[in-house]
Amino acid sequence: MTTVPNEINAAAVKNSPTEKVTPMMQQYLRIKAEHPTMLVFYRMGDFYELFHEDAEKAARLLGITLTARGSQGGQPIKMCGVPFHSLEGYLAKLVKIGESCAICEQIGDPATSKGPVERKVVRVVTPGTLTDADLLPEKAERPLLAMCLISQRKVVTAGLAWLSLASGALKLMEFSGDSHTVNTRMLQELERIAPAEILRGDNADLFEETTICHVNRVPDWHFDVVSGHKALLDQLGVATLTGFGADGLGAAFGAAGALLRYAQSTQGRGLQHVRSLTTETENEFIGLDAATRRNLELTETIRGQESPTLFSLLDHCRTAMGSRLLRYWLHHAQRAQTVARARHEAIGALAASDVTGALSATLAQVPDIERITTRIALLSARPRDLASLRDGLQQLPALRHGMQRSLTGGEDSLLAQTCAALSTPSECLDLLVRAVAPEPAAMVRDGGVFARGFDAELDELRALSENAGQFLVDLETRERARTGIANLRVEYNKVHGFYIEVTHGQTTKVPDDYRRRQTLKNAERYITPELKAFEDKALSAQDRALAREKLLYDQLLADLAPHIGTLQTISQALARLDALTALTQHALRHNWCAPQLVAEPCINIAEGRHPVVENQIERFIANDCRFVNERRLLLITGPNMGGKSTFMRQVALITLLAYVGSYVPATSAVIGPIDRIFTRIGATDDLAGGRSTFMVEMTEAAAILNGATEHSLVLMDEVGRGTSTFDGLALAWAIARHLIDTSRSFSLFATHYFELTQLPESHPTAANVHLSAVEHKDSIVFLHAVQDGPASQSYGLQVAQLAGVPQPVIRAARKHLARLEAQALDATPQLDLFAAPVVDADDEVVTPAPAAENPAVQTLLDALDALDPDALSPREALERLYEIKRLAQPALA
Ligand SMILES: Nc1ncnc2c1ncn2[C@@H]1O[C@H](COP(=O)(O)OP(=O)(O)OP(=O)(O)O)[C@@H](O)[C@H]1O
Repeated sequence: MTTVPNEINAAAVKNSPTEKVTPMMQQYLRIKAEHPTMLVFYRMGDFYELFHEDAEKAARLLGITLTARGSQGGQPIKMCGVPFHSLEGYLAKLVKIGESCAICEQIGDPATSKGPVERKVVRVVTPGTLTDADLLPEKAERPLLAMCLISQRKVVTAGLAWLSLASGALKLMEFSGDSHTVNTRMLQELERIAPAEILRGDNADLFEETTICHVNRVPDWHFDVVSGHKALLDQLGVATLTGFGADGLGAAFGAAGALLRYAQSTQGRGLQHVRSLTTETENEFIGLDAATRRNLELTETIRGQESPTLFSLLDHCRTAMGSRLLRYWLHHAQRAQTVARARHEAIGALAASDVTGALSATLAQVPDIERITTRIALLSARPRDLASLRDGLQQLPALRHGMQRSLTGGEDSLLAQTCAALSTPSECLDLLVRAVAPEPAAMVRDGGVFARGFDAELDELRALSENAGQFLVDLETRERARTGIANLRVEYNKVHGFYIEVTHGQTTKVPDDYRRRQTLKNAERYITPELKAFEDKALSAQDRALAREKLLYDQLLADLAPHIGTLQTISQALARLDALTALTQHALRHNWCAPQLVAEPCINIAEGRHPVVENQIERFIANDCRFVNERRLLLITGPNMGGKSTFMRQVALITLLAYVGSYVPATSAVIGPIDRIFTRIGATDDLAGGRSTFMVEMTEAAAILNGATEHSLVLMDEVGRGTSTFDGLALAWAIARHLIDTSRSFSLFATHYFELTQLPESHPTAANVHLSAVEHKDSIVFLHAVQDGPASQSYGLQVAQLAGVPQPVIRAARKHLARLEAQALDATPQLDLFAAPVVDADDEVVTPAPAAENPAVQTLLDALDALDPDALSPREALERLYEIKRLAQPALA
């Protein structure tokens, strides 16, 4: 429902093509022209209205009614609106789907305005520049990213700059190569950084559009490298960027320039909380490509849900800051072992001192200091932000005290550094305690934000409005005593204000300083200088108190500004402590162990478990995994549902967790240097991207073969199954060989092509392992245990039966399988890889004669063909087995 604002009605002049655009519409169109790509919310009375195409779009996206009022150029003006008090909800919805909005307020006074009230865009809300608590996800960052591509003689340099406005963290990175390499890398980085909004120049051809998020085009000149460098120096208030490791960058400065310009323009002010810069280098983190992040379900399941994932499992954090840091750690495992080792030590110390319960109870009292600090810097902090900041800072001594017992690792330990950073900022806290009321109002405009005793003038103004009654009673008593008029009264009315009323009979006693105000039939009314002064104060006291609070609030935010740096340090330390406490609690609860990171190449996991699956099922079977220099590829065979994927993923997750700095689900884990983790797991179509299942599979395989090194961990699940058997087998074989001979990566290679299990014979760094299963009655029991050697059967039909494939289909499949196997035996007897090769005394493989030439084999086959296993009782089956064995004797002889 929308009201019809009068101004719009005025706009609805005549419906002719010659009509004039009303002044109000002119104002609207001018503002809209300044924000062409945004939905302009135009304030009219109690509503925000949208017009023309904005109205159509908003009505569609928000499901609100589209109306039309008046006309312009002969066309009705389309319009829709939302009530002012529900704006935030609508904004949240729009920003979530990637829309940007400009909020245009009335800033002039309607009473004194000639023509339309003056209006101005006071706030711009875009997906990547959110700082409002209502619009931001609590546990994730929503960064804004700018990309700048510079091409020189076929070499493309990509510069990225990204900023989480809500935390103030600004980062740069740069990489170059041919356009294909840069494109691939760019997608990888975007997947890691997960921006909410991307800024890019007009020169679009160099980079394929991404569907990851909303992309904004800004003019190319915003990306000027020299101005970008200068913008960074100005923003950080430094003369050189050397201290930030940003020397020698180019394109990244261009990106930073565009980024800062855009971010500032959305806030309408400088970004005083952006004070530091991190330059990320190419090889800083363990490389995880987009497919791997998805496959390992770090923070999102393959189906795009939030749980169960590694993050949802480990996130026992009590503050949103801790949760965000933990999420960041999972996506940014550092290659440097020292970083992870320091976290392992911290977890060890926290676990040993049994302090996590107390720490997490205290952390639960701490608000999102990081985001509150940002809002202080952007002058958008609300009174309750400051009250909770005050209460949160008061928890710091308890946290430091709680950590004392775990500070056993010397002054340089991570915990000691964290503890030091949690020192109470006394000046800042003192200001907050003195200034902010214990439970302030939600908005400054409501008053009641400041504590008593903070400002004498405010206290007096408040006292005036609150204590007016008492003052008047006191005055009346005093005046009665002074004048001796017993029935003198001090009163108030709306027309005449305050007065002293004296009946006519007593007027002779009135002192000189009484001024007559009004004469009534029975009485005179007077005013005194004292009462006049009180009246002036009291009547405006409330308004003035509110104005005073507003002024004091602005001043308070300004006085807090110098503490922004300290508050940022504190929030980082709180986040770290919270994330470490969460990891410790999980490790203790689930019996995880401290991994050992070593310099020699190896992955040696004893009794490893899958961190998420172990939590979901009753009895998880732990498995070992051993990679050393001489054992680099494990061929994994076994039935479907046997646990191959689970095993492979658990090895990757344990490795990653170790480098994240967490304990791991195993009894011991020794892990050498790792540069990247690759996965090629599962087959998914990318129909939207125009790629078939097989194409996706091969693209991922290509990325692995091109990128994997001897320090990489590679997971390959059933590669080649997306095409014909022989093509698939040939590809799988060649890929495995490449991994063994060329990449020399630590590889887990699960396959249903049993032909591959011969690879270890010719390639000693490969080994066979299998997941075992046993048949029990008509069914199959998975043991989920990884054992040496290849699997002996694939159990495909049994699994199909378990899955509920109808019996007739299973029977038909069984018969067909028998025929296929017989044919294979006829053509190339060696192809039956389940049949162990017949070995003679000299260890030479002897090929049995083809069935057609061997009547004994033929008899055996006929007997097998006549069998219908489903029709047999267990006893009959056993008898037939003996018979078959007897029939086989001549063939084997
Ligand atoms: N070590 C284990 N202990 C207990 N249960 C397990 C174990 N590993 C796997 N499982 C169970 O078996 C199920 C199937 O495992 P998984 O998907 O890894 O099999 P798979 O061999 O990869 O099958 P497919 O070849 O069909 O992809 C899992 O969902 C899990 O419940």
